[in-house]
Amino acid sequence: MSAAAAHLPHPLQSPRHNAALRRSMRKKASIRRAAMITSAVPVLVNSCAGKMGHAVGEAVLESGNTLLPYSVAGPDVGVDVVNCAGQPIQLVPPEEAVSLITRLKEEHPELIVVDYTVPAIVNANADMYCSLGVPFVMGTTGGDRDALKAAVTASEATHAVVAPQMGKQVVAFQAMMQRMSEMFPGAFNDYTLSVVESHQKTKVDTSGTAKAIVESFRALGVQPFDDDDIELVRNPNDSVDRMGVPETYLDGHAYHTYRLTSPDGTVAFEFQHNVNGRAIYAQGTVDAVLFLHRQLYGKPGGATQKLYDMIDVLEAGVMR
Ligand SMILES: NC(=O)C1=CN([C@@H]2O[C@H](COP(=O)(O)OP(=O)(O)OC[C@H]3O[C@@H](n4cnc5c(N)ncnc54)[C@H](O)[C@@H]3O)[C@@H](O)[C@H]2O)C=CC1
Ligand SMILES: O=C(O)C1=N[C@H](C(=O)O)C[C@H](O)C1
Repeated sequence: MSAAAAHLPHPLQSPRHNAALRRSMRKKASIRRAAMITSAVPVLVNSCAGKMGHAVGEAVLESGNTLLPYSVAGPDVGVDVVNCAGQPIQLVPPEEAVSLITRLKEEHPELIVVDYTVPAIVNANADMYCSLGVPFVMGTTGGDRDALKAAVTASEATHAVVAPQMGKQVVAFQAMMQRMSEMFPGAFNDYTLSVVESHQKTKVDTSGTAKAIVESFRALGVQPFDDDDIELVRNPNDSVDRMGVPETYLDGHAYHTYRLTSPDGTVAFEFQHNVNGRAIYAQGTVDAVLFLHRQLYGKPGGATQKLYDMIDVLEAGVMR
């Protein structure tokens, strides 16, 4: 070795080597993270006995993730087991929910719960998930939405995606109206708003999606409009004759029309989103589950927010 070479840093200590070493370590860590987040996510769906819960259970299985063979179901369900795409799901009464979730969380530390139950218990269920420290995706509508979001934000131990609408394209429309109201507040000053929504006759509450979108119209300056002003269609004949719902989708549809009219009646805008079936919500719910799992376990330091909505999921670019 020459005298000059003797003064050069050993290759293993050179700045270039150290940078390469850091790059390689980052790559390995990223591969480890990717391996972790591409492995099947364990999902408990409450309630697989219901229409949405059942559709989500099937979508979880179809996506290659793990649908746990249990589901909390209400007192209205007359059976002990339901079948989701060939997988039997044991139904558990609400009074056993805490012990079931506690056990499943011990067995599956990366457990994510999905909730599609009924508006009457949406707050109680959210409080339960928060107190058990289990991350959840809340698709159930209704209840006290401010209290629900506050519970998640204040929770020490958990994170959640909460949204009344999981369908990608409808979420994009919702985001667009929200952006429009932020960019052009008052653009529809004094316009009159009317909203009509049609759903299957078993839906007990007003569309949570319509309520969320009406918030943007209020910010755009329309004349006073309460959530109670949203017109509900639940009669199948009206759904077909007035709203144009195909008869085959009477048991599962969500048709929304928002009409804005200028004070002098010379200008009108109409927006519609009409969904048949439940596929886009079920698929969006799986996207939300994977998003939440990635926030929690796929990033160094974990999730940066307690509470997410579907616009966060859409903005992350992870909706299929
Ligand atoms: N976020 C979204 O994209 C969507 C939200 N939804 C919402 O999902 C909710 C469920 O809708 P569907 O499935 O159509 O209703 P559904 O009536 O078919 O199902 C509700 C289920 O909740 C269960 N339940 C009742 N009390 C319970 C309790 N104490 N614990 C556990 N489960 C209980 C019932 O047994 C039933 O199986 C509604 O709030 C609806 O608005 C529906 C579609 C899309
Ligand atoms: O109950 C339903 O069916 C739906 N509920 C959600 C809502 O209330 O906004 C979403 C969609 O309208 C279907």
